[in-house]
Amino acid sequence: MAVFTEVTPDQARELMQQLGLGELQELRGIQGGIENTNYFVTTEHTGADGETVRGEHVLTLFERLSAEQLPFYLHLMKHLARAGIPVPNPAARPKPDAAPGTESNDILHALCGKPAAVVNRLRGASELAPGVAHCEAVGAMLARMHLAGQDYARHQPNLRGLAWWNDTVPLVLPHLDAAQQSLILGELAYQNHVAASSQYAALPRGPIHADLFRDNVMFDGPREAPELTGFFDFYFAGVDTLLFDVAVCLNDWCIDLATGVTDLPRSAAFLQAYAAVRPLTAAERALLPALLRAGALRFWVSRLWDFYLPREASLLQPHDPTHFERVLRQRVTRPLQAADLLAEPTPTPAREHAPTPAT
Ligand SMILES: Nc1ncnc2c1ncn2[C@@H]1O[C@H](COP(=O)(O)OP(=O)(O)OP(=O)(O)O)[C@@H](O)[C@H]1O
Ligand SMILES: N[C@@H](CCO)C(=O)O
Repeated sequence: MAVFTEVTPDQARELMQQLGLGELQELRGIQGGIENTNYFVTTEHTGADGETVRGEHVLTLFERLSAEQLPFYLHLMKHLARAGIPVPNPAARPKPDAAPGTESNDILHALCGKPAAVVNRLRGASELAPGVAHCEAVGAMLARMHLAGQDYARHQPNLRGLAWWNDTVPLVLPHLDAAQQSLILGELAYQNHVAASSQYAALPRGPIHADLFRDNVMFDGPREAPELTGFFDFYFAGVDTLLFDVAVCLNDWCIDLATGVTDLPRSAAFLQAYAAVRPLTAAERALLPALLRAGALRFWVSRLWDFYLPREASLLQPHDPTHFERVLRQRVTRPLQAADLLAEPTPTPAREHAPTPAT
């Protein structure tokens, strides 16, 4: 259930009108998701030629995030949408005195005393059993998104990064058995060590999604030739290493969910498609195994935290923490190297000599 705050049709109608999105036709609570209140909203307005135009939107009321944190996420989505990346584009409140065609920056609204946003509804559905073609599409689009994010001016760190793991592991530790405690403490120490290295400092950085799981991507079209219609749920985004996003995806899209074991064809498809758009640096190739471990630790810790220390127990349906314990064990005992998935980078070619003329 993901309607924690009830919105009445009158409240939704007024907001849609204020945003210039037309007349409310339908308001329907969305059942998925565990963080925010989400509604599908249908509107109609009259187009330039007098025709009726339907609009499909998603209204989100933020239950956890504050009005201080939200501008980073919402403006990032707008920045990426403007750059042609398929992501939900937040609707802006028109300025009364603005010239036609100009858009205001006013994309964070309020409803029922909560911060709220309205975005376009993406076509299609999530693919929870992805094949090679889905992984390829996600890899290529993730790289495009990383490139498009490079000139995004706002800054907010990944709020579920190393500092948060260091703060949160001691809180969940009493709920773990001895073997789990040893794994989580050992991994935390290892990740602190990695983060202090010069190779880590050399990793390219920028805004990342940081939670791009199977349920945060939409596809349309046939399974064998899927069209990726959007990435969504940017509310864990932050500035961090681009490789962390790659690792989070490999850990979700490219493993066998029952066992946590790497699926090599899907992993190779994902990483090759990514690297074809944005080739990995030497530091990224070297640190892929470490960041795969970091990605697993991040979600093991957050799931433990949601499970044992729920903020509001009635709202949260925590995911199974042991899944990411299994993934972490896999990443530690069977490290996946970039070279397992990518061809070695082509060395700079030696200058070719002109063929010796035949005598
Ligand atoms: N822009 C969108 N277009 C189409 N569907 C969307 C869009 N945004 C959300 N949805 C639908 O709403 C559901 C819940 O959204 P979301 O995953 O963002 O939930 P949440 O509670 O905000 O976050 P979480 O995934 O962390 O629980 C999604 O699974 C998806 O079906
Ligand atoms: N993707 C997260 C949920 C919160 O976004 C998880 O699977 O633990």
